[in-house]
Amino acid sequence: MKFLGEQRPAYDLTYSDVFMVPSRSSVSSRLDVDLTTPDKVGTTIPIVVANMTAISGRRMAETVARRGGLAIVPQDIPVHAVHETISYVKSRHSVFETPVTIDPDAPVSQLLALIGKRAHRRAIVVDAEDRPLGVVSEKDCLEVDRFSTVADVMSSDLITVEASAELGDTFDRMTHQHLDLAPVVEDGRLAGVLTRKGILRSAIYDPAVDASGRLRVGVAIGINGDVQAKAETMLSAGADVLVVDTAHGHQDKMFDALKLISQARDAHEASTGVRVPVVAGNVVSTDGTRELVEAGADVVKVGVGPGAMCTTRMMTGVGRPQFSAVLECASAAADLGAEIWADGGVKYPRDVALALAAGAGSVMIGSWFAGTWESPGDLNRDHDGRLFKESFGMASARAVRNRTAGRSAFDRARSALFEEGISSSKMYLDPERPGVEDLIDTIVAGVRSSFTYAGARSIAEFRERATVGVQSSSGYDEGRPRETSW
Ligand SMILES: NC(=O)C1=CN([C@@H]2O[C@H](COP(=O)(O)OP(=O)(O)OC[C@H]3O[C@@H](n4cnc5c(N)ncnc54)[C@H](OP(=O)(O)O)[C@@H]3O)[C@@H](O)[C@H]2O)C=CC1
Ligand SMILES: Nc1nc2c(ncn2[C@@H]2O[C@H](COP(=O)(O)O)[C@@H](O)[C@H]2O)c(=O)[nH]1
Ligand SMILES: [K+]
Repeated sequence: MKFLGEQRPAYDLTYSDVFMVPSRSSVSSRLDVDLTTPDKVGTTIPIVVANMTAISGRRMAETVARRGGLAIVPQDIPVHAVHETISYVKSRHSVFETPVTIDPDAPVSQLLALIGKRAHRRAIVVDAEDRPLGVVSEKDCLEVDRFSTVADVMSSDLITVEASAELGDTFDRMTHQHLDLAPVVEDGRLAGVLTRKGILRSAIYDPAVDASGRLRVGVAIGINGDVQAKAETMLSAGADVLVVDTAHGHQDKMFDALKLISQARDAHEASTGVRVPVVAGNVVSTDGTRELVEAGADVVKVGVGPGAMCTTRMMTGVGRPQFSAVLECASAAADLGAEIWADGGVKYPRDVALALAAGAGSVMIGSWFAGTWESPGDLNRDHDGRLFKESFGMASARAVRNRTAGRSAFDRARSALFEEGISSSKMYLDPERPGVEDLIDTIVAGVRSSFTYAGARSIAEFRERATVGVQSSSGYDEGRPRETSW
């Protein structure tokens, strides 16, 4: 990346402070852009879901991996639950979506509680042998009493698709029959669902899969407790990436933890032949990056204070505008043959593109994905009927209370004094893009387009070719669309 007119300012910049200038391009289509990441984590788009309890669970992990990204299971989840999450994600189909299933005798109220779990917003009614009997949507439940059974309201003239059917043919057949969704069957039993949108996405994205073709998922490990045992357990459970995550990644305790976790990674590689990348952070300096790489990190996680749930900068004055932090740390990592992830503060597709221009291998997103069907929280409605989910920071008093649940009341109260995050925020579902895949579509469309403006076909070329200028706040404002007249 170069600065326009070689003018690199003496002060630090964040994503909103900069813009990219187009350059002559030989890339004739946005579809010619390959977003496979250079960080060797096995993703085909540079998007990682942050290890936050309100955001990254098994539905999020499966959905994002199916489109080529990766979710990191938070460190606060009990080990047995992490095991279950990994097994669940690995058991999911890489093309068919997981259906919501329901018994024909179940009350409609039960269905209504389940239907928001999946973006396709339908449940498949199945018998005891998992054979589909009907499909039911929220609309079918309007104006019936909540104790009516699913069998009373379902539509039973069912059109199913064989698991072996070719996707293009299925798409045409569904279009012809005006179907948005079809249950997929194998030997008569439900094997998943296909939607027309999902088929299109399967043509555009390549799932992030391991050597056995199963969807990938990462796991976060803190720096406290028996980190070696935790790393070994997660590796044998099938974690594809280990994230060693703490607020201040440039501290002795991190180096002690990283040493043990890197040893566990190396032993796993020696016995299985598979290197599970270790990601460590967070830092925002050249020294922090270099020392983490030298201590064994394959990828360094960069960002202190840009997160939407984060109060660190206001509490402590510590942090660094994220664009400059990414630029400097990426260059330090590259000198040692390593990669970085840009973590936090991403609100628009442009921010993802700018992080990649500055040298990030992938971009970690938390809060933007909190307001989606796939985040783990319950769906709520505000006074105006708008749907939202509740989110909170991992260093908030709420998260600290959860994380320290096993300790004495005094210890817990003392730890909670050091909160550096918001305990409750409302993250609204965008009515135009309520699912995480809708947001991924938007991000990937924006980023592919950025690449063609720079004349780049890959992340490596984009890093090389991007030209970045510094703008005033009115420069930024000029770029915003106007939804009303002025
Ligand atoms: N990217 C960011 O800007 C930030 C991210 N977070 C996220 O919050 C989550 C929880 O992280 P964390 O608070 O590190 O909790 P952890 O449970 O990982 O504990 C951090 C450990 O480091 C010690 N420590 C020393 N200095 C600090 C410091 N300045 N801030 C925090 N801990 C320190 C703590 O001891 P003691 O408690 O005794 O001081 C504790 O033992 C992580 O997911 C992290 O990514 C949190 C803050 C900033
Ligand atoms: N200082 C804090 N940082 C936090 C907290 N919870 C999460 N985080 C960081 O934010 C990113 C995600 O950023 P977002 O803008 O996409 O939401 C996450 O990966 C952490 O590094 C917190 O409580 N305090
Ligand atoms: K912030």
